[in-house]
Amino acid sequence: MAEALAQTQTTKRPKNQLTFETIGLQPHLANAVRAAFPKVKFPTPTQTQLVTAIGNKKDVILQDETGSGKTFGLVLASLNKPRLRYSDTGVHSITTLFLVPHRDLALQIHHWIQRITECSGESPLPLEEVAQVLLRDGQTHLRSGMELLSKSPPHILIATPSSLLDVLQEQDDIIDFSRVSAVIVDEVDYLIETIPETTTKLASKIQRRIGKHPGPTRQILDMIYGKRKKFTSRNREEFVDEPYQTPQLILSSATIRRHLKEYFFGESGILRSDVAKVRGTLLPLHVKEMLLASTLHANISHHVLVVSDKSIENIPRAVEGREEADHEPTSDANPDEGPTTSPIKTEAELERELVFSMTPSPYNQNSLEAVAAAFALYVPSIALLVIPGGGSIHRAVYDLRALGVNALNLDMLREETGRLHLLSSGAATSRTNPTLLVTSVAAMRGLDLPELQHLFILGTMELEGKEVTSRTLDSYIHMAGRVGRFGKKGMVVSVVDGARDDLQEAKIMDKILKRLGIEPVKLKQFP
Ligand SMILES: Nc1ncnc2c1ncn2[C@@H]1O[C@H](COP(=O)(O)OP(=O)(O)OP(=O)(O)O)[C@@H](O)[C@H]1O
Repeated sequence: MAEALAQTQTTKRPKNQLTFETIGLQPHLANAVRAAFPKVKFPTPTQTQLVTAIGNKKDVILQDETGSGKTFGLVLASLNKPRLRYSDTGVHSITTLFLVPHRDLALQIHHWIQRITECSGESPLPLEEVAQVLLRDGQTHLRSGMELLSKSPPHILIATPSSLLDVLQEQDDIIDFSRVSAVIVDEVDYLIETIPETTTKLASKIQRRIGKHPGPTRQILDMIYGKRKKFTSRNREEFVDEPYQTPQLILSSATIRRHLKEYFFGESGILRSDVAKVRGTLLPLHVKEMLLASTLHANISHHVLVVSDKSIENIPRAVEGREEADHEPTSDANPDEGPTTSPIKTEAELERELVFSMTPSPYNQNSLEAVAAAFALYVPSIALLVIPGGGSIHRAVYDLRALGVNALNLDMLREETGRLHLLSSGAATSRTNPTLLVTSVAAMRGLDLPELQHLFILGTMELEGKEVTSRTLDSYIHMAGRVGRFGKKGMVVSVVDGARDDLQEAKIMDKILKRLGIEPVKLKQFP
């Protein structure tokens, strides 16, 4: 797929290469995409299949490796849909509802649409008519968000499931779902809780939890598609074939497991068997774990540092090999420079820092020191650190800055800590004072940082007890998938606590890599 992406970026049109126009994008949209994203010249094979399948109005399951252009393809296919309006009033209705797991991915998609809109001819539509974002944001989404949505329903509404649920609970008819053309659920395996293949005890515990408290995405899909399962196979055919009666459902992720498909086809009755399956060149839809490793790019090297009070060492199983990412030492780097001054701090931030200065950190300081050391040795400009679920990102940033690392909380709302790094291709990074962006497992899903080559993972992530479940494996795949995109080299360094027997982090990490068929490589700078 990396080659496929690389090929789509060459200026000359390769023989038999399809164009955005030939796969069905409206010419003005294809032109706007090329103008907004000069590197995007031709559709990838997955995007070719996807745009066609969405044009056929069938439900779609989209599965391809991380960084293969799935989300981008979904944006193009959504913009390509005819804008719907009510025939009686002439008022526009929402054409596509785009559900994503977190705020930063919603903002990234919105920004892509903004760039395409701005390049759409001489008098582009106002952005709010093309796309709006609904985020849980104090009361704002219930006031101004709802007002804008009612006044001017956008072509594409991007929302996190919980923000949409809030709004629907406030006004249940704010969106007429019988008029919506498509519902996209991006990172669907993250948004829909399912029961992983695990011990019966754990499975029934999860089953009970889901039964009692279905997550927001399940609730929304039930609201929109609940009717589908009430119909017999005969009348259901008729029902879903009525145009826009129930929206076309599009599910996307790099990792879609069997139990998720069982939920959609069996338990919920939402999907029909004639769903279009769009998949990358590499993957069959029923993947086994070892095959899942093929969703990880070959140009990524994986490393594990085991930390104790006395040492930072490579995991014993590590083999001699190549450390993949580019990390040539920077001639102008100044190791003594330390963190740059943060952007001007708000009162709340200052107060938080005061609290931190007076309270013990929940983080293992040896692990953070190991991250700081590997960061200083290997990272020329920018890296991402993922903190296990539930940990405070602010506190990790505070601790790392105290260790002299230029750490910042990844935040798409703020130019200097998110937007520039996420959306630029190198312009924002400094080689004199490298930046470590810090985020959580939940907030990194689907994010695209074009220049990122170095990823750190602190600990062993969301674990259900001490078991390595399919969810844990998928988490690792998605995290590692932030690097090695576009055929670039990538390096993933997991830092685990080797001192606490109760945690057994090194063993768990070893299990994860074994089940994914990954051989950890020694970091040469460590014993
Ligand atoms: N046809 C194309 N040609 C060149 N670059 C592309 C093309 N399509 C998408 N890209 C670029 O590829 C990058 C990854 O895209 P995107 O985030 O959509 O991938 P993804 O498959 O959704 O990844 P993930 O599984 O991690 O969410 C983006 O920076 C996007 O601009």
